[in-house]
Amino acid sequence: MSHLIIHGGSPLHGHIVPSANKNAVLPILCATLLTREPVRLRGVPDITDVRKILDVFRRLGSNVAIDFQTGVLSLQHSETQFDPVRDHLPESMRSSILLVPGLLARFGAARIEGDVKGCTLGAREIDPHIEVFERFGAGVERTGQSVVLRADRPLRHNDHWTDYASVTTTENFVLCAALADGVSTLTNAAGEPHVQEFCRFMELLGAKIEGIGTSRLVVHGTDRLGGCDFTFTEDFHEVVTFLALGAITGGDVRVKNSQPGHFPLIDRTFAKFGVRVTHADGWSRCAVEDRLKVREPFTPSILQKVEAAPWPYLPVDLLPIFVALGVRAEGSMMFWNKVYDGALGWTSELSKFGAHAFQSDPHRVVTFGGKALTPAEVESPYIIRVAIALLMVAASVPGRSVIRNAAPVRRAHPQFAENITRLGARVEWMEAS
Ligand SMILES: CC(=O)N[C@H]1[C@@H](OP(=O)(O)OP(=O)(O)OC[C@H]2O[C@@H](n3ccc(=O)[nH]c3=O)[C@H](O)[C@@H]2O)O[C@H](CO)[C@@H](O)[C@@H]1O
Ligand SMILES: C=C(OP(=O)(O)O)C(=O)O
Repeated sequence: MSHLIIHGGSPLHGHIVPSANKNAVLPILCATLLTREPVRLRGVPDITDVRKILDVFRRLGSNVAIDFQTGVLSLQHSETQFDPVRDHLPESMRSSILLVPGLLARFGAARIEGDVKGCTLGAREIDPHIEVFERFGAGVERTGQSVVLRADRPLRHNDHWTDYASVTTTENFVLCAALADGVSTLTNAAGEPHVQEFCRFMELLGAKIEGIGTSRLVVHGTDRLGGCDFTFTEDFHEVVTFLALGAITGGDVRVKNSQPGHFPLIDRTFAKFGVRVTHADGWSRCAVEDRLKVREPFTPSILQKVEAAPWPYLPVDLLPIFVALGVRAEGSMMFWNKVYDGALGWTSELSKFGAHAFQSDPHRVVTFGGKALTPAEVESPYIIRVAIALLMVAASVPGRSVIRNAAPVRRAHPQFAENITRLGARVEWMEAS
């Protein structure tokens, strides 16, 4: 078990260059299986999920050369072999399911393990994925804890309208459609920044995609995809995390951000807590106006709220970061997770700091912020951004706090403790049995 120990109370100052977004890097790594040509990726983060996928590629015989110091990865899948009985895909990460289209296209078979759920956020069904694979002509068979998929001929183009805008289902649809035998359309497609980045990569490989970032994608299937050289952009989750760490500790952190066009709603969300975010010359910065304080709504007698849902709403993975601001900001704030039914149980841990958060139902929690807090030892669930949110609260409280089971941070944020140490935090990892 890995715990984070933090001596809070120091304002964080300085500037920082975020890493790439895990949720863009992983689908892109999985997409490389679709081509036999060399691919070079730049800005690849040293995170555990990336290492797990690269280990699978090595086991399958792919050519993998990674230098995590420079972030340059050279990959080639020309000698790759896959056996659905022998070869297992990595568990405890959602992105495993994105290896299926490449395996189907290259080897006519794929296999999904029982646990492709990733963070414990509530129900994370695979039904929409299975439906996509079947619509492209794959046969699906459940065997014990695994699902084996087979496709004896090239995938069949189709038009599909999903129940809801799912990130990885959209990516799986594009992966299947790229090598299918005609034009495929997806309605109710997801358009998160990482989905857009993934689609741009697919275009570089030679896929033809219309409607990137919108709710309707049209993909023109092609016979073969080529190689490319691709550089990742900054992770908006990290941009928000570092800005929020600056704000909650009363410091001043500047974060490189070349995509401020994705931020208007994020900026307005910060403003609800009295935090002003500005963007200039490729950098973002936040300043607390007077003090952290919930902005009262114009309409009398209603709660101020933060709603998270599929893009272009505020992304659900950012909600815990704002909950942390909520317990520090004077006033009451309602947080509404419209996606997951099990993502808010952790908020009861906040009471260990002396904070007051009330979960009114599986999707909503209200913070009554601005109370005097004390350091605490808290337990993180297996949810990356919750470990970070607990750390944020701890960073704002003078004294020694412990975030137990913080290892999920390593799934998405390389060098996290080192990065915030450079900003002035006193933080370290502690390994325990
Ligand atoms: C590897 C990766 O990219 N993971 C991200 C991806 O997971 P993932 O692609 O698994 O998330 P989905 O978009 O499929 O949504 C997850 C679950 O939420 C529920 N649901 C979702 C949307 C909706 O309108 N209605 C609904 O009920 C479903 O139970 C679904 O299974 O997107 C999630 C939602 O942004 C993020 O939390 C994850 O970090
Ligand atoms: C929930 C997340 O990841 P995963 O879908 O891989 O669990 C996340 O990145 O916050």
